[in-house]
Amino acid sequence: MPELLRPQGPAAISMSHVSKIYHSDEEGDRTALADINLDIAVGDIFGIIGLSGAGKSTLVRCINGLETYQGGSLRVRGQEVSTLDAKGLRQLRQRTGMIFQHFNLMPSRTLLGNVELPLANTGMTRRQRTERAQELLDLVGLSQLAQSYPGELSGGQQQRVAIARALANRPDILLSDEATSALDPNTTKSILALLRDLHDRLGITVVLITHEMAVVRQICNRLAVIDQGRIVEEGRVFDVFAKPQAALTRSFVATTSNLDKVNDLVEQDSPIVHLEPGQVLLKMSYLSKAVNQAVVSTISREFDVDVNIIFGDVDVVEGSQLGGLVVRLEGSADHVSAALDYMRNQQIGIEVLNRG
Ligand SMILES: Nc1ncnc2c1ncn2[C@@H]1O[C@H](COP(=O)(O)OP(=O)(O)OP(=O)(O)O)[C@@H](O)[C@H]1O
Repeated sequence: MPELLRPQGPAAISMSHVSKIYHSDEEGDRTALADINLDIAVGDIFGIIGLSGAGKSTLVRCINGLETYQGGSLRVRGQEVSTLDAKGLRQLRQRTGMIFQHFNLMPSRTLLGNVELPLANTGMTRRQRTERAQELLDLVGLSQLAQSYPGELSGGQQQRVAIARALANRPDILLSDEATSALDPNTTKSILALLRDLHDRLGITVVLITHEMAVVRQICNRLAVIDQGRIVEEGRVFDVFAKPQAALTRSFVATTSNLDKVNDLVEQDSPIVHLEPGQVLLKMSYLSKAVNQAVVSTISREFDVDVNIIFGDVDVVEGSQLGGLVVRLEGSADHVSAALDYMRNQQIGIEVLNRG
């Protein structure tokens, strides 16, 4: 969603100074969340990324009231979660769907039976429940398999059933806890595309917990990076990818790009990166959404500098190009220097890796 269109009204989820400490007689206290401040707006697809043990699952479990928190304020749709009674918690969970890494389907029930489960005790007749479940299976592209059992399905199909089940009570928030971590890359892509489509069609806010930056890049508009229970970076996906600040964020961003491979090639003295006198090995990356797209042809034409592309990794994120190129520049010293100045002015990040 374009930043200007982000709703200014109450956040879907708002956290201020939230902390969570697990007490254990054997292992002592363990701080899982420390001073978390985060606003997730209505309509966001918000990625929360961190390494194993960072506190991601604890965070989502606090959001839907499965865990208590000790300090700060955590509001979902404006309501403080810690003050909800049993009925309030039930309503919170009905309006907050959740999907998991291992799908958590009931093996003894058909797909229809699984999707019908959350509709029990909602005042719907049996027929209404069946119709609704059929409609949901249709929504995730599995209406033909209503009478099959989870064990007969692939992982991606099982996750689709889990998504249908999570949407049964028409939630306006969907929490996804590592929902694609057990899936292969192609299935991951199709599940993320489904989540994006459901977000667009139903207007739901999605909170996506993951340890994979490529997942964030594919569908999120904002993200927060969590490290040892603390948020170390937060912002729009494009901005964080273009200019990651924290060391952990930089290492996550590096996992999504092949550009850093060039450092290994330089170290190994590979012929691919050998330079003749006067040549420059350069990493160029997009730092802004407003980059002049003809930058390569402009520098060769205007500055009489040859540009030889060694690696390329450009993707479209939030409608703008993101990523960069590793190139070998060749020209007179003055021309190369003028071309570098030109690129800096065009909001291209430049890093001279080596000079011949
Ligand atoms: N029930 C619990 N009792 C005690 N400590 C816990 C409990 N649940 C989590 N922790 C601890 O809290 C910290 C955060 O765990 P959490 O599961 O939230 O992290 P995570 O980022 O989701 O990791 P993973 O991706 O491995 O699930 C860890 O140090 C973990 O050992």
